[in-house]
Formats: sequence, C-alpha cells, structure tokens
Amino acid sequence: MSRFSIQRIRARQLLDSRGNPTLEAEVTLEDGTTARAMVPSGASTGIHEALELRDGNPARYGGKEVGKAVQNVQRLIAPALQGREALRQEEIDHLLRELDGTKNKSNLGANAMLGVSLAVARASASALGLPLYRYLGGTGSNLLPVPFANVINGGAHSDAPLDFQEFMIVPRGAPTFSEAIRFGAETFHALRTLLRERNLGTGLGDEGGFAPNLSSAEEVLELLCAAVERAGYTPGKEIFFAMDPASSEFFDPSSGAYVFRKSDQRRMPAIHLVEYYKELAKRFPILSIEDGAAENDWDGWQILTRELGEKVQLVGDDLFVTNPEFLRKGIQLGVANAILIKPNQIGTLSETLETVDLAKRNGYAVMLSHRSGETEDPFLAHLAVACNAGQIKTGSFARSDRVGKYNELLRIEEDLGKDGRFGHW
Ligand SMILES: C=C(OP(=O)(O)O)C(=O)O
Ligand SMILES: [Mg+2]
Repeated sequence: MSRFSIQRIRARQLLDSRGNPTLEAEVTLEDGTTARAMVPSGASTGIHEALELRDGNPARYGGKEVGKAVQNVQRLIAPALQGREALRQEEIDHLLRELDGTKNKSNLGANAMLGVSLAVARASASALGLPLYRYLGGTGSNLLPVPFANVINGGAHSDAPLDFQEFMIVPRGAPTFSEAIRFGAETFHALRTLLRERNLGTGLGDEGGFAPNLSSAEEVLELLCAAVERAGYTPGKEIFFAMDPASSEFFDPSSGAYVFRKSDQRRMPAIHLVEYYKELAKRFPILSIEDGAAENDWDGWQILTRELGEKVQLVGDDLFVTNPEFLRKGIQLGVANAILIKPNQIGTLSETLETVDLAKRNGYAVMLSHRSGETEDPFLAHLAVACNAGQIKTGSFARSDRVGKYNELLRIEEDLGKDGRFGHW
C-alpha cells in the first residue's frame, strides 16, 4: 500500500455533446487525490470497435443509458482494483481486460473500462504533481500537434446533402500552434461570412463545423479555398485541406460499390472512387484522406494506397479501430500510411499507447482524434502531446466540447515554453 494506491472508484452517468448519456469515472487515491475522466462516443463507428455498453431500454434516452456500465465500474471494477498501485497503468489495464475476459470488451463495456483507465492515469499525474501530458509521455514529449479542424460536416454528422463526412482545414504552414489556431479560426469566420453571403446556411453539425446546403466535394473545396483567401491566406501555403469521407458509411457490401446516397445516388467501384480522390488532390491542396475505402474493403485500400500513397497521407480509422491486430494486418498488406487513434475504440490507455508505438515503429503517421459525440474532457490534448503525434483532429472552432481541446493545447504550449515544437510529423 502506498499513497498512490487506489482507495475508491466511482462512476456516474452524464451527458455528451449530442445530449446522449455517457460515463464518467472517478478515482481516489490513498493520498486523497481524486481525478475524473469522461468517455466520448462515435456515430460512424467501425464495426470492429470495442463494445460501448448501453442499457437498451427504449423508454429511457432511446435505449442509450449507461447504467449497466456505471454498475460494472462500481460493483465489479472498483473491488478488483481497490488497493492496486495507480502508477502501474499497464497492470491496471491488464486487470481490467482479465476481469472483462472478452475480445471486444462486451462484458464490462469499453466505456466502463476506458473511463477507469483514463481516470487512473489522471489521478497518478495529479498525485505526482505533473501535467498529464508529461506523466503520460515523459521528458521527450514536446511536439504540439497540427490541428485538423473539421469545418464542414456531412455524412453521419449532419443533415447536409453531402456523402463525405468531414472537410478539414489544416494550418500546417503556421509557425506555432497558437498561430495555427488563429489561422484556422480566422478561416472559419471567413467561411461563415461566405456561407451567409451565398445563402447556404450557417447551421452546425455534430463536430461544430458548418452543415451547408452543398452536395459535392468540389463545391466544398472551392468554398474552402475562397474562405482561406478571404481570411488573407493562401491555400497550399499556410493552409491545406484534409477529408474524412468515412466511406464505410456509403459502401454497399452486397455489390462492392460506393454509393453517394445523400447526394446524387452515384455508384462506383473502389477504382473509380480512387480516381475521384486523385482528381480532387490534383485540383486542391489535400494532404490527408481518412477512410478513403471501407473498413472491410482491403482490396479497395490496396488500390487507394498504390495510387495515392506516395502523395497523400492515407489514414485508417474504421479500418484499424486503434487495434494493434488490425494495424498489423494493414502493415503486412501495405495499406494506408497513417492511423487515427481514438482511445474508446480499443478501451484502455495501455492498448492505445501500444497501437501508437506499433504505428511509429512501422513508419505510420499518427493522428489523435475526438469522437463526434464528445465531452468537455480535454484528455485527448494531453495524449496528443504525450505521443508526439504531431496531428490532432478535434472539430471546429465553435463548440466548447471541441474548442476545449484546442484551449488545453494552448495551455500546454505555454507550459512547454521554449521546449515546445510544432509542425512536423
Ligand atoms: C470522428 C469520427 O466520427 P465518429 O466519432 O462518429 O466515428 C470519424 O469518423 O473520424
Ligand atoms: Mg473517421
């Protein structure tokens, strides 16, 4: 028993940014330190993600309550971890996995497990008097990530007639993180002005980006170029673009075709979709495409990587689900060249860090990511710096659940002072 031993673990149900129930875990150590962590939730979830446990009673929050996960924390996890050393994160996460006993965390629920895993790490950092990013990453963690700000929301994240889910602005040419935030936010404001002028609607989607009445990627990217210029910058110089088509959402497994169901009903095989990306990447300064092919379409991923992998960062999200097993398969097949990291896809902090490590050792770039259903918890900002990932996507500049992560990174930038670096991955 030490002052870092876990004395008490509790959990509660709160709301996420979409007004759906989510879980918060609270860990108290012997020395009295208490820390909490909240769990986010996706909409365009990958089918191989760890299971998010929901109660399923349609009469209450449409079945989305997390009472069972809360109970699992209090009745099963708390007694198993009580008295354990919080600084032994791997041991804690191993115990959680043993207690769950399933491959996809369906017994305890990945939401119950992740909440506890993250709260244990935060309590440890706090008890040691260290900033969370420093505790998680050590002395070499000083790279502030380039923000990938999702300013146009389509797909499963809004009612816009757009099949591609995310259009991001990437202020990679900024000299510092805080300047990148300024370049991005100024462009976001210019975009609002343009949307107003053109009567396209300024309503927001789930990640705080606009959800305008536009139905093609060309129209969106042209508008983004105009917004960048209106803000006083040059597309491809200070500000680049990235897309997450989230193509698993519009893949039809029975015919093997991609179908633009939200817009013009166009239907195409992977090879034509890749041609389309290539044309877009020729016309616009697109430096990253995520989930350009669907989660089970490994052939499509191979075409995509062969045709675009030299020129564009190709990020696997639904494809890898932050899981070392799927990433290993990707490495063997030579698909993608980057991975999206979402801790709740895998369910513990240690496994998240293992996946990051595997990616880096195999030359895959790493981007930390929020979920479309977020919380005010800025853990992700610390994790991005801890991993020296160099890239983070956490929405636009218009909702506190998103801006909270950027604001935390601004604080970390200040904390790092001269040791902080920005802009390379
Ligand atoms: C953040 C994303 O969306 P969701 O959280 O809905 O999976 C994504 O697909 O990258
Ligand atoms: Mg995605």
